[in-house]
Amino acid sequence: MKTSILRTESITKVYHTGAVDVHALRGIDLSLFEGEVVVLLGASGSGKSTLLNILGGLDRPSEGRVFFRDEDLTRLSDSALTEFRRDHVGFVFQFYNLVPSLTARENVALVTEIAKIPMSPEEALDRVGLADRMSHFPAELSGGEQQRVAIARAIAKRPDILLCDEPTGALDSKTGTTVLEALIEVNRSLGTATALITHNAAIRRIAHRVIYMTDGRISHIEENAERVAPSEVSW
Ligand SMILES: Nc1ncnc2c1ncn2[C@@H]1O[C@H](COP(=O)(O)OP(=O)(O)OP(=O)(O)O)[C@@H](O)[C@H]1O
Repeated sequence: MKTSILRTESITKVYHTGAVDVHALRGIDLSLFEGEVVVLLGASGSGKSTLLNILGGLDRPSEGRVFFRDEDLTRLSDSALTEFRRDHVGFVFQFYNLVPSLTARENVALVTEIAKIPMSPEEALDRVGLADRMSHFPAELSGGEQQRVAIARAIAKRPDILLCDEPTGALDSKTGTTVLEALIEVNRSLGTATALITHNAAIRRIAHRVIYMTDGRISHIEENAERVAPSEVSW
């Protein structure tokens, strides 16, 4: 029996901006299971980022509940939600958000200094294949390498959950593959449950499950009987 690490119950999200309300999520029931990789696919505006942000405690639903194991995140104070995020969630975004004046090692150390049970920056960078780039500044790294530094930073605190919003969105296919390989290797070796948003349908084949979103709802969920390695995916 699979164990949920995150679970949503009937969550909705309405943004009140200007004259119209935007119904970004219209009732989402979803589990993310321990150790799995899910890919979220859907048209622009279907609610993928909104869902990911709520799962990671960056935002709150308008209605419904979100559970991390048995803990109801929607009942937490803002500071407790921040603590949840800090202790349990790693984020990777399309743009790497590295500090340009710090080396790869120092960018990762920013996180390891405040984490409870971090791995060393060296170990985190080694896990994403950057053992020989630790002293490089972001400007001295390729896009794919910079994204892998961002992944090292996200995993260095040993999060239970890794949430990735279009991590390969700014990268060509070959470079994107190295980033996906790093994510899959982290999932395999550390068991980090991973959710990944992409616009590239081909990437869905690396996942255990694929969540299809349409207009704020999950339209269907697919299980991959056979997963493929990132090197077999191109776009
Ligand atoms: N902060 C916000 N304020 C108002 N509306 C928002 C906000 N964030 C998102 N929306 C709206 O909510 C809907 C869902 O947005 P969301 O970013 O979750 O979609 P998405 O599937 O991730 O899209 P994309 O693939 O383009 O990133 C969209 O209509 C969007 O315009």
